[in-house]
Amino acid sequence: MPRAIISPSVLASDFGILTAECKRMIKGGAEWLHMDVMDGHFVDNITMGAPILSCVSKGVPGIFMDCHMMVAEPEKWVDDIADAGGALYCFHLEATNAPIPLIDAIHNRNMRAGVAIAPDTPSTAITDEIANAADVLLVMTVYPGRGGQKFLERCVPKVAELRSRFPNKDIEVDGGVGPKTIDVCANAGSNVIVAGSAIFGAENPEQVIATLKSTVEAVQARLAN
Ligand SMILES: O=C(CO)[C@H](O)[C@H](O)COP(=O)(O)O
Ligand SMILES: [Fe+2]
Repeated sequence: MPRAIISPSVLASDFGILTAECKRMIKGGAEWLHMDVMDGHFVDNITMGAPILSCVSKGVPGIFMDCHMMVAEPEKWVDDIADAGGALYCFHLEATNAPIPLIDAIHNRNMRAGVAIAPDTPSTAITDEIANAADVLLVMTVYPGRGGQKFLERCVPKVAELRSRFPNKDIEVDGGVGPKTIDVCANAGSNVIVAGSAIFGAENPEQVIATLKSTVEAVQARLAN
């Protein structure tokens, strides 16, 4: 199984000091930073776009920006996010009729391609062809649009189904994930863990990052034996 990666969602950070918040997370053990891009169309909220991501990538050298694109026209932003320094461009399957050409366009701009599914989209919507073309599969465990929501455990079987079909793929969970909900996610086979409020809201974010990572690693070690 691919290794455990923790990706704190900056949605729960202080946007006024965003680069400092990213540096604090990297110092605390985060490998990726999860950047929630919302356009007010795909979801009824607006967060940040390429101009802000560009400042972050300049201000935080070496950062891996895991861009979760909650946008209605994901084809439209590939160049801007690539120019801004995005490392992973994760679009919603619900937002496009042509996922394979979109994955190709993302790869042509030297970014990794991710495919996200919202709670009401079955995992089987991610066909073998789509999953094999993509680098990351993202299963949302809340409805996209806001941070701080309650974890939807009914989404977890989708992680297990995807893991059984794709043993070597990065499978990311996002929404309401923290020390209380990591066990089910890890046992189902997710290895990329997004957490916003659970990390930024903690007195000791470093400890939460370590707990999330060690939980995934313990499950992986058990499965390997
Ligand atoms: O995509 C998202 C919301 O649409 C966020 O990444 C997600 O909600 C993370 O925040 P939290 O851990 O607080 O739920
Ligand atoms: Fe997200």
